[in-house]
Amino acid sequence: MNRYTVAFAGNPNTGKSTLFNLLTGLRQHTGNWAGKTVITAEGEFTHKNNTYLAVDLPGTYSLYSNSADEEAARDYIIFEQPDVTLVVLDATSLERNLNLALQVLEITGRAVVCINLIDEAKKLGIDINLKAISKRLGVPVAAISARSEIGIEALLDQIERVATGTYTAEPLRITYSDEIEQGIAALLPMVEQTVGSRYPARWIALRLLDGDESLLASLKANMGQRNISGSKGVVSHGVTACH
Ligand SMILES: Nc1nc2c(ncn2[C@@H]2O[C@H](COP(=O)(O)OP(=O)(O)OP(=O)(O)O)[C@@H](O)[C@H]2O)c(=O)[nH]1
Ligand SMILES: [Mg+2]
Repeated sequence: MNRYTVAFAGNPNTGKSTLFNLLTGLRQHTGNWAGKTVITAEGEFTHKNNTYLAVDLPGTYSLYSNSADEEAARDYIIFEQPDVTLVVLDATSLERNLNLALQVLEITGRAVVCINLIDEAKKLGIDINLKAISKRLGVPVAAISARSEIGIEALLDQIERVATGTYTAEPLRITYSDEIEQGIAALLPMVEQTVGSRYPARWIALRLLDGDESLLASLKANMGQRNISGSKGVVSHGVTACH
C-alpha cells in the first residue's frame, strides 16, 4: 500500500470542500459563499490499495499573487509538489474555471481535472464532452457531483492512474505571443540554472516576466537566499530587466 498526496485546487465555491469531506469523512466548512477555506485542511482516504492524504486548498481564480489565498495555493503546488493536483471545476462555468486548470498544467502535469456540479449542468442542459476536454488538456478528466455522490469511483480511478504513474500526461502547453516567448527563452537558461530541475522553470520565467515579486520571495524563502540570488543574482536581474 502506497501513500500519495492529493491537493484540491479550484475556483471558490466549486465544491472542493464538499468533495474533501465526502472522501475524508471530515467536516471542513462548506457553504455557498466565496472564500471559506482560508487555511489548508488535511485528511485521509483510501482507494483500492492506496492511501491518499487530501489537502483542501483555498479557492482561487488564479495562481498569480493577488491574495494570500493565491499565494498559499501556488506555494503548496510548487514547493510541496503533491503527487496529484486535483483541479475542481464548476461544470456550469467551465470557460472561466478552465483558466485555473491551464495555470496548474503550466506548473505540473501530475493533475486530474474534476468537473463538479454536473447535476446543475444537467439541469441547465449543458452537455460536456469529457473525452475531448481530456484529449485537449492532456490529463484525465472526470465529471462528478460531490453533493449527490455521482462519479466518485471513476474520479478516484483517475487520481490513482496519475498518482501511480500509469497515466502519461501530456499537459497542454500554452504558446504566448512572440514577445513573451522570446522573454521566456531569454530567462529560461538562467532560471533553470538557478532553481534546478525540481521546479517548473518555464512557469517561473513567465511569472518573473510579469514582475511577480511574491513568487520571487517564496522561491527565496523555500530554496534558501543563497541559492536563488546566487553568484550572478540571476533571478533578481531577470525581474528588474523585464519590468
Ligand atoms: N448542486 C450541487 N451543489 C454542490 C455540489 N458540490 C458542492 N455543492 C455546493 O456548492 C457550495 C460550495 O461548496 P464548497 O464545498 O464549500 O466549495 P469550495 O470549493 O470548498 O469553496 P471555497 O472553500 O470557498 O473555495 C455548497 O453550497 C455545496 O453544497 C454538487 O455537486 N452539486
Ligand atoms: Mg472550501
